Amino acid sequence: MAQVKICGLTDQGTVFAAVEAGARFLGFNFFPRSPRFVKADQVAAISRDVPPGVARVGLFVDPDDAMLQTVLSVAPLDVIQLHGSEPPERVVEIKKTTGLPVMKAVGVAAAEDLQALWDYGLVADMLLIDAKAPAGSVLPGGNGLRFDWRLLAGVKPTKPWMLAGGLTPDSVCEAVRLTGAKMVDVASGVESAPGVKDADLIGAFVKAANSHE
Ligand SMILES: O=C(O)c1ccccc1NCC(=O)[C@H](O)[C@H](O)COP(=O)(O)O
Repeated sequence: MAQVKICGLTDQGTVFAAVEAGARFLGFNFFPRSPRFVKADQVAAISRDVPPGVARVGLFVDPDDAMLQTVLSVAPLDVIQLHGSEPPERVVEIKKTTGLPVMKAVGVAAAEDLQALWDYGLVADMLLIDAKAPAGSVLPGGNGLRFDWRLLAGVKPTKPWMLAGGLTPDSVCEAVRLTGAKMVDVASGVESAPGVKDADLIGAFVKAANSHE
């Protein structure tokens, strides 16, 4: 059984669908070039009735302090997800200035990318192990690409971690089995079109993630 984060929610209906299905993390994307971008005031409106125990995660790509303050003054967030090229020192700064736990995304394509898990494990509260975006991609995440899960064999990050990258209702059970992930994250795998979440796919994803012992 793995806890689920549904990333890139933009409307009340799919926020409810995710909560109803049993998702434990709701991701709101503040990267303006994403098809999943959502404004802070919209997040405030759609996440108002989120029950206790469900964490609201704000996704940022190399945010400056002004952007973080602007969003946080409007949207109630519980966790900051950093999905850019923020170095460890910036992770420390953002934890301090926001007072919120930080989840740092680490892109993996090859074994050498795993070193970053130890570097960020020293400073971040959580890690998101995602497929590395191909060079030149507009989006550093949310591309529906998976990496070779066998790279994680025997790897035990020092902080709680989520698996992400190309997960779908059909593949998540196998991903959990192979990697031992206790948490999983999905964006495009529960969409009917880029940026358009599908309540049935969300339900199927959470059910599949929970079906592994
Ligand atoms: O989803 C986006 O549009 C996005 C844009 C910029 C940075 C990160 C982004 N997504 C990050 C996530 O947390 C995704 O859930 C993760 O990369 C997995 O995405 P997918 O392969 O589509 O499930």
